[in-house]
Amino acid sequence: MTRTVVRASGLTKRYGTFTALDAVDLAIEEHRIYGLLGRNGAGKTTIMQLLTGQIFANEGELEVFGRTPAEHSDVLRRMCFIAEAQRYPEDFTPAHVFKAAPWFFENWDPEYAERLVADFRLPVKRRVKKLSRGQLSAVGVIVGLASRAPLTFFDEPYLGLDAVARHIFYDRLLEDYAEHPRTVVLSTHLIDEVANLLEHVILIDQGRILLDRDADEVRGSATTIAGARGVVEGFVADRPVIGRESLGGLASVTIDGRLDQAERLRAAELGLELAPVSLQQLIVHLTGADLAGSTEQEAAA
Ligand SMILES: Nc1ncnc2c1ncn2[C@@H]1O[C@H](COP(=O)(O)OP(=O)(O)OP(=O)(O)O)[C@@H](O)[C@H]1O
Repeated sequence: MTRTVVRASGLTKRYGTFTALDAVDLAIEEHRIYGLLGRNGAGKTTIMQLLTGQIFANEGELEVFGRTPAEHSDVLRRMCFIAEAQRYPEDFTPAHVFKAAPWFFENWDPEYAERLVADFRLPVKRRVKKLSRGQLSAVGVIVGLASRAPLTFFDEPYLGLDAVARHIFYDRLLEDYAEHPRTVVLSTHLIDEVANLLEHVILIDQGRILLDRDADEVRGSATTIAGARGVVEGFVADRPVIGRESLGGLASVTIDGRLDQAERLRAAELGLELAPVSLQQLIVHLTGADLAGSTEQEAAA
């Protein structure tokens, strides 16, 4: 039976008069990899800070491993939060960080951490303040992986990591997750890169959840139909349109949902082109309504 490790209802966080998180309901199940996605300022970091007991909600209920996180140190010990710009004491070296890690994380695996150090070519004796941005991110990523915390949060952990290092991170995460199942919540803007890693997608926009769905269901859940404007518009009439772009007599319209075989055949007969929508495209469509609108206006101008 799957256990729910996080349960939130009506979770609201305000900063003065600004509502950063607006009555969010959330259930996170164990042993899955979640993508927490959304545009800048959507509220991703705020959710992670609430769940890890770093800040308090103004309203709503929150349980992590069945308890209120901030009031129970045993709950906090089962979580690892890797922030975008992780801070360490200035005269610490990565070696110091890894030596201290078992105090905070009971599942810490020092041999695994050493292997990761080699993978990321991290100079462990160099002071943290002398490390490059990517090397500093690597320290966080290594802590996040080798801590094997039952609930691990990575908040845009790739800052400064080059493409090779990011792929090492994705590979190691998948490998180690298969051997040591745990719950991972990953916030990222590099959606295409992580699309195949995610098992569940939570999309947040302006403090509200827009989408909370199994990643397999999300993948290919939208279709883009392109061709002569009038024909496309006729074909999509009465369908849920989530994005629309047009240029001269041509249009490309994205609808929520798949087409069955008969509909595909009919589209082909009409000379329309169909394309599945990637997770990244779907998210741009769902959270970038202004973007789609401006494309149309520009084209019309
Ligand atoms: N301490 C604070 N005081 C006032 N406003 C804040 C504070 N912390 C966050 N906010 C605001 O709350 C909103 C949500 O911020 P949050 O950091 O959760 O966004 P995010 O989705 O993580 O964004 P990004 O992708 O840019 O990191 C933003 O508009 C931000 O400006």
